[in-house]
Order: sequence, then structure tokens, then C-alpha cells
Amino acid sequence: MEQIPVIDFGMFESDPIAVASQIRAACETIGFLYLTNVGIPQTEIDGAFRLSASFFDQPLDSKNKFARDDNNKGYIGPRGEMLDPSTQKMGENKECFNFGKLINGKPVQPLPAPLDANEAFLAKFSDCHNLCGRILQAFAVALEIKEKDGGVHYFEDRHKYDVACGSVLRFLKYPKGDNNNGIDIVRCGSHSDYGSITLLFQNGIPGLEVQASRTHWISAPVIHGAVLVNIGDQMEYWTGGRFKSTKHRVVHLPEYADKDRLSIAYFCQANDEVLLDAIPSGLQAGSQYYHDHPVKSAGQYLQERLDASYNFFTAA
Ligand SMILES: O=C(O)CCC(=O)C(=O)O
Ligand SMILES: [Fe+2]
Repeated sequence: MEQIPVIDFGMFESDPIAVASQIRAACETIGFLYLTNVGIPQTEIDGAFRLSASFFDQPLDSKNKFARDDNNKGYIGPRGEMLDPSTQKMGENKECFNFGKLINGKPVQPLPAPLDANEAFLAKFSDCHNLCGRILQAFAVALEIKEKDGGVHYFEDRHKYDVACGSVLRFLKYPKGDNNNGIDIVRCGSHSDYGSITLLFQNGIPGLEVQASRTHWISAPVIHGAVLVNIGDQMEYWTGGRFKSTKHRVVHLPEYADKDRLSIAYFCQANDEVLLDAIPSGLQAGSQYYHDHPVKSAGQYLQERLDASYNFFTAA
């Protein structure tokens, strides 16, 4: 597949089989798809980007007061994360802020103003969680999981809001002017995502590329009104490699060198204790996959990947 397909998700209620089969075709090939009509108004997404820009505009000292904690929540400053430790020599020149879910309607991490008091923003986590739940329903239909095995709610039941999980909503900023310094070959190194699915919103500045084959990358353009969805490693494990957790990266585009690039990602993770073993799908791939990939729990797998992305200073 040379292009990432655009799928009208508004049709899922009325024609679940047709939408699920388009989604399956994308997941089995490129592992990325755009969904339109997902029910999140563009004005809300624009509002979240404004909040993100105002947070990142603050001085480094103020942002560092909210530094990433042991639960992977909080601020990660420039060069704090490295997504491709096998080829990168230093952390990436980007900034991130990870939000965790609200518990009993309240944030469980310190949040900087004005985010702490912004109710529309605080609802974003559950909007993304709920959208992922509907996408996971489409996956269960696509994978023909029978009613007696959990049916359409098979994956949703493994992503319960009130059970511990590593899902995060993340603001990202790639600063302008770093494309000619001879150090930052890419803005974000080649990697696959760790969770079950990722939602990505982009603010108009492209640069995301997806690995279509071993040597060939295609761009994932900004499509107004569409959310980009990609398969993460957990979903690849469950489907025995049938759904592809495709590598992607963010590159510099000289024509946008004078603009910051902002994106917002929602990394949807299964509940910590859920095992990444074969799902009861009529379409299951061969068992060889599970010999090559020992079964882990979602929480254990996530922690291993986070350790590799953040502990490169001490590991060197
Ligand atoms: O910023 C982007 O467009 C993508 C970022 C990404 O792939 C990630 O943080 O996992
Ligand atoms: Fe990613």
C-alpha cells in the first residue's frame, strides 16, 4: 500500500462490516489509517493546540518543575528522549508533556496553569479513550472475534478506564530552526509505538513519515478533520503479526524550517496485567510468531520500551 487510506468512521454504526473490512486492509498492510467523522470537533483540537503552544512557550525552568515522573507523566525537555537508540547519538531536540487519566474526575499528577483549570482540556483524555474503544470494536469485528469469546468488546474489555494502564495523552513540540545544525538528522527517530493503538493530531506542519518497505518511506500528510491512527506493538502481538506495528519517524522539511511543529498523540495501552498472547480470532496467524516473541504483559512490555527510550544516558 503506497498511501495511507482515509476511512469514514461515521459509517461504523450503520455498516460495521464494511468499515471494519477497510480498517483490516489498512492494518494488515501499512498499519496506518486516517479516520474522518470520529466525533471530536476540530474547534476542540484547535483549542488543545493553543494550550500546548502556551505551555511550551514558558521558560524551561518553569516547565522542568513538572518533570516526567516514575509513572511516565509530566514534562520531557530537549534531548530527554531517544526513540531510535540503535542509530541516534543523542536524545531528540523536541519537548513533550505526558498527561495521565483523571481518577474520580481529578488529575493525579501536578499540572501547570492554565491546564489544571481547563475543564474542556481535562476531558480530552476520556474523549480519546472513548474513541479508541470504538476503534477497538471495529478491530474485533475485523478480526472476527466470536460472541462467545468476547465479540465486539474483546479489546475494549482489556482497556478498562478504571483499571491501571500506561495510556498517555502527549503534547509534542519540535522547535523551528534546528534543521541545519548538522546534529539533528531527524526530528524524531524511527520507532514503532508501544501500545495497542495511537491517535495522532498534527497542527498543519507535516514531516511524519511511515516505513512502507525496508527501504522506502512515505509521508503521512496533515489531513484537516482526520485523525491518524496507527497500530502499536501490543496489537501486533495479539494478532500474531497480522496487524502491522509499522515504524515511523519525523523528518525536517526545509520549506517549514521557520515553523515549530506541534503534534498531539494519544498512546492507548491495554490494562497493565493483560497478556499479549494470541487472541481468539478466526483469522489468526501461525504460531511461529509466538515462538519468536515471548508472551509478556502489557505493563511489562511498556516498561521495557520506556526504559530503552529514557535510560540511554546511564546505559552508554
Ligand atoms: O509527532 C509526530 O507526528 C509523531 C510522534 C511519534 O511518532 C511518537 O511520539 O511516537
Ligand atoms: Fe510514534
